[in-house]
Amino acid sequence: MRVGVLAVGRLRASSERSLVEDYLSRAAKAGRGMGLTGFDVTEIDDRKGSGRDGEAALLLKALPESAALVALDERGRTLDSPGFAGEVAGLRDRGAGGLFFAIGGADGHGAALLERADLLLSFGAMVWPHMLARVMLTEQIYRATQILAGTPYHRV
Ligand SMILES: C[S@@+](CC[C@H](N)C(=O)[O-])C[C@H]1O[C@@H](n2cnc3c(N)ncnc32)[C@H](O)[C@@H]1O
Repeated sequence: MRVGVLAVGRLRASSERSLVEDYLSRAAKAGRGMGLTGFDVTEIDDRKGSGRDGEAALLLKALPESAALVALDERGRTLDSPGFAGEVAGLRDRGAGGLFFAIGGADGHGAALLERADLLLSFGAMVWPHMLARVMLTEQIYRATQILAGTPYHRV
């Protein structure tokens, strides 16, 4: 099952980008043995500046039709890390056509994206900048691979 991140905005060379690349390459290595592939980021740049509805249309265009979609939104559901890993494994085991995570822009997600989403996932009630949300998400994806592999990375 392909795992991917769809994100509004470009992350220029920065410490955040290095962290995202590092977590995704470590997740890709771990994912090989457990039926998880991809671990890539597709960046969406709404050049027409049509706001969150325009961004939602571009995010949905990049989403494979049969893939499960998790939209990151502070108003969503909170999960602990083993619970998150369980969701990933459950989708893989049910043969989902991919698992994609969508990170919105400055105004959050448009209605069409929220309606298509299978899950709204929150990292707490506080709002984080999109680049930190990207770092936190990719760390949790990497952590999920470690929980599923039974390594000591996730200690609790
Ligand atoms: C700067 S935030 C935009 C917040 C926007 N005001 C809203 O109402 O959604 C950019 C993106 O980062 C992600 N994000 C920020 N804080 C988050 C949180 N606590 N939980 C989950 N995702 C978050 C979301 O995908 C959000 O669309």
